[in-house]
Amino acid sequence: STSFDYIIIGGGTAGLVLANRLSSDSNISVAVIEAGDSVFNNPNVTSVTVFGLSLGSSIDWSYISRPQKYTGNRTLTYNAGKALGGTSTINGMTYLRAEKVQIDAWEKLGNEGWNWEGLWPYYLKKEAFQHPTEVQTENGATFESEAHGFNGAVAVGWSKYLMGQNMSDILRQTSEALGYHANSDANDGSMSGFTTWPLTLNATTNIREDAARAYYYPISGSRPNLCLFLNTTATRIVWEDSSKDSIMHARGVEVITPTNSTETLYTTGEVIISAGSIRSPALLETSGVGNPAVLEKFGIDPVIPLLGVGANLQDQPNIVISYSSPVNWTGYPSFVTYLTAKDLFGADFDSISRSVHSNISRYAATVTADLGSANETTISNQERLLKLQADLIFNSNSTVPLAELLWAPGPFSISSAFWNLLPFSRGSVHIGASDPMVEPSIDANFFQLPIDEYVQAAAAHRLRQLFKTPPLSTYVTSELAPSFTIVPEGADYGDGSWEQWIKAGYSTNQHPVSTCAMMGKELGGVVDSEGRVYGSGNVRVVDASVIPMQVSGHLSATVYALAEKMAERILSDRGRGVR
Ligand SMILES: Cc1cc2nc3c(=O)[nH]c(=O)nc-3n(C[C@H](O)[C@H](O)[C@H](O)COP(=O)(O)OP(=O)(O)OC[C@H]3O[C@@H](n4cnc5c(N)ncnc54)[C@H](O)[C@@H]3O)c2cc1C
Repeated sequence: STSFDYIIIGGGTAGLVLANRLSSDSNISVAVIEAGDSVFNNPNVTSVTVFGLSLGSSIDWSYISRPQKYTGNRTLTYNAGKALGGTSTINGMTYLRAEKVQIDAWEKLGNEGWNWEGLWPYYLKKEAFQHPTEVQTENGATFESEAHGFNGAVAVGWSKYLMGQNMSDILRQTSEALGYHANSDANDGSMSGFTTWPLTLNATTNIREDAARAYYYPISGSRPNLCLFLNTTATRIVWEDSSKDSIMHARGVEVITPTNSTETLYTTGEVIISAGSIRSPALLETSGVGNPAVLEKFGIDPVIPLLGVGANLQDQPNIVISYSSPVNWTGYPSFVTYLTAKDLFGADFDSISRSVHSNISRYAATVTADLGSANETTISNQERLLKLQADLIFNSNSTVPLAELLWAPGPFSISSAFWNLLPFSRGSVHIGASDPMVEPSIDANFFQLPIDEYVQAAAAHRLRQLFKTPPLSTYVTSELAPSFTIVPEGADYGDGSWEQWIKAGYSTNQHPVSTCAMMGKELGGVVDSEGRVYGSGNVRVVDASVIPMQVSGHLSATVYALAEKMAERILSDRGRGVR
């Protein structure tokens, strides 16, 4: 059959959750369209020894961004999984959710029921937590049972190779010496401090847990109502000819098959786009949903004018500080120190906070101007969004982590990758051509606003303090990057040499969100709180692109939970006959 109740575009992290849950009812037919192949036996995917084996390979879309105008027109590589399982097949497996108030903020953007309490059952539902072994506990693995689910689909645990050599104690004691407390479980909605995080892996088989292993392979072959189209690329939604009530309905999805022919899969129910933060907005645009100013540039007739499509991109800049060490550190490090704005700015917190709040209108004006097309957003909408973010981070009781220091000891060196978790800069993802096979144009506008530089520099400054503090200081010899020649010893966050070094060397942290934001349409939202595209009757988006504001965790845990919650919603709509 080429007609289905649900067509899911993208068999990735979110898409496979939906595929599994929707097809659990044998009366519901589900098609999954995935551009990539199965990678069940790909050793670069299954291996849990080191991060990054698949990056740049054939299962990575490896997009190149637009030149970043605030950082010398550098272009950046955006990795994204092109495989059954999507980006969960290539990611770093870090399993860290979000700070409670960040999810609560989603509700303030017009999403009833989207708060920490509402998402919590789904964080637990999807998880199959595995207790650490004695050795892993000795090496620093800690957790709180109440924060975990034990019967879900996604295996979560610690690596068999979790770094020992007392590294967890060294980093914990050093963090504590500077006032950053030990956090026994950062997955309970309270993330700040030092912790040893678990990974999405099967600790028994020692294999990466990706979305396909968790949600697809266990049911493949046993559900004739679930049809998977691999190596098949969706190019556009096919719409019903006319609409009585100005609400557009999808009739199907046009695809390019593995033999390069163009065909259409039809639906009697819904189309769900789960193509990720970079491809989902592009798919809407090639289907005529988006800002008319963008669509018309490429000769696409607007079917649903929707100004927010692709317009609210938020991502994080990542760079590494490195020290030489006399020790050959071995194993998989999974240690992190999360710092709040107060941790970062110390005595300057009050003045920075005042400055951010008094500059919100200026930030909004810059963001709006950079988004280019006058109609894409309005200054007052941006002000409201940026103010909400500022209130979360820069209030004197805030526990929201603003910077992540991810420790990476290795052979004769100790490094830390670090990033501003919540930049105020905003960018976009739009189509770069009318041809859906041409890669989208990604522009995160990194360091659009000076506050983002200060946060990144303050994290660097705090890291240097940590490297100077015992016991960590006794295990390092000299600074390799950036080095005191490039950034003088003692330079504080306002020192221009930090800015120069950071802007010349940062990369994306690969956490793009919000390009099809779930929020009020008047704020620039693309989908409502049920994932439905505004102006459409039967098209939803469910993936990282709907996350309306960046979170301090890594994304996959939240994407899985979000997809679980949406799946339940979709099934309940079906039960009530809602189309
Ligand atoms: C290098 C890297 C490291 C990361 N590390 C971590 C980490 O350690 N921990 C963590 O929690 N998160 C991490 N993340 C982020 C996290 O993995 C992603 O945010 C999350 O997996 C995204 O899920 P998604 O469902 O939105 O998209 P995806 O999982 O990317 O799924 C989208 C799917 O759609 C398919 N697709 C796209 N376009 C089409 C089309 N037109 N037709 C058909 N199919 C299409 C893609 O091939 C893909 O399979 C990392 C991300 C990257 C890139």
